[in-house]
Amino acid sequence: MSQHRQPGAPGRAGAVPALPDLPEATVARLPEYLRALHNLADAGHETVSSEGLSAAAGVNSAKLRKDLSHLGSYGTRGVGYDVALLIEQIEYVLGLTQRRAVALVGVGNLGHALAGYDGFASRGFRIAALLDADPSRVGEEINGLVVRHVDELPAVATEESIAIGVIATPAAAAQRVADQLVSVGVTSILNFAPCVLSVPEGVDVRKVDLAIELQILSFHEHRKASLTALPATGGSALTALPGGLAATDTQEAIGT
Ligand SMILES: NC(=O)c1ccc[n+]([C@@H]2O[C@H](COP(=O)([O-])OP(=O)(O)OC[C@H]3O[C@@H](n4cnc5c(N)ncnc54)[C@H](O)[C@@H]3O)[C@@H](O)[C@H]2O)c1
Repeated sequence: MSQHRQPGAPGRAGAVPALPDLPEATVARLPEYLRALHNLADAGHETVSSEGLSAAAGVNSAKLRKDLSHLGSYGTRGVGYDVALLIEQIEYVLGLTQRRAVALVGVGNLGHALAGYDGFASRGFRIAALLDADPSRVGEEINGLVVRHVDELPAVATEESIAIGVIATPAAAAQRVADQLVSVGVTSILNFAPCVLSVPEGVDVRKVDLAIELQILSFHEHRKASLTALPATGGSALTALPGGLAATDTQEAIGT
């Protein structure tokens, strides 16, 4: 979830021509299409129908057609989309035609796993720096990169032209790290720490929290169980919810 986005805010001044201001949900689906398209290209497909691509990406085909129409891509009747061309268009819009340098701050359990993951390079990113505050971690080499002290961030940001900062520190340190990243000119942050960051306008923060994803799945498990437990007569059973809430049926109670 993007915590902060300034519509139309420029990134690095004057670097690219104006892009369409796409709906955030469309932007979130473009990487799914891109992954599916790369798989299709690897399997030797030169064209793909909207139905084929929607199945490969796991997205409803009407939504897919609408998303791609924002890019001016409509496919050819009876042929579908040109796979290579669509990859090019999506990569352009996502700004993946240049490999962006990423600084990872916090090289503990999670940081080690991220630093050792080879999948970023093939998706357009280069982990350019690993930083930590713990002197015992400084100097350690992971995947060919030496961990540097977080105080070296200003120098690292200049040397490596850091575009994106990834925070994998404990929550208590995350705001301070975000402030440090912002102070060296980083305007995109991926935050793994379970906390909300406060950042100035023009800085984009995205948060990854697996526990939240699990809690959402837990809700669906809970809901499925509650539906199974409904009496055979259905809908009119009073379902009591904690805190004195009640609804006339479970679907209404959970707002579906
Ligand atoms: N998003 C997710 O799904 C997910 C999953 C697992 C963990 N986490 C979160 O990721 C973070 C890291 O978890 P972990 O298990 O790797 O913790 P960890 O304690 O193993 O590693 C944290 C690292 O951050 C470093 N650090 C602390 N303060 C720092 C600072 N000011 N500047 C730079 N480095 C600093 C520590 O020295 C340590 O190396 C935690 O906030 C945790 O809750 C998120």
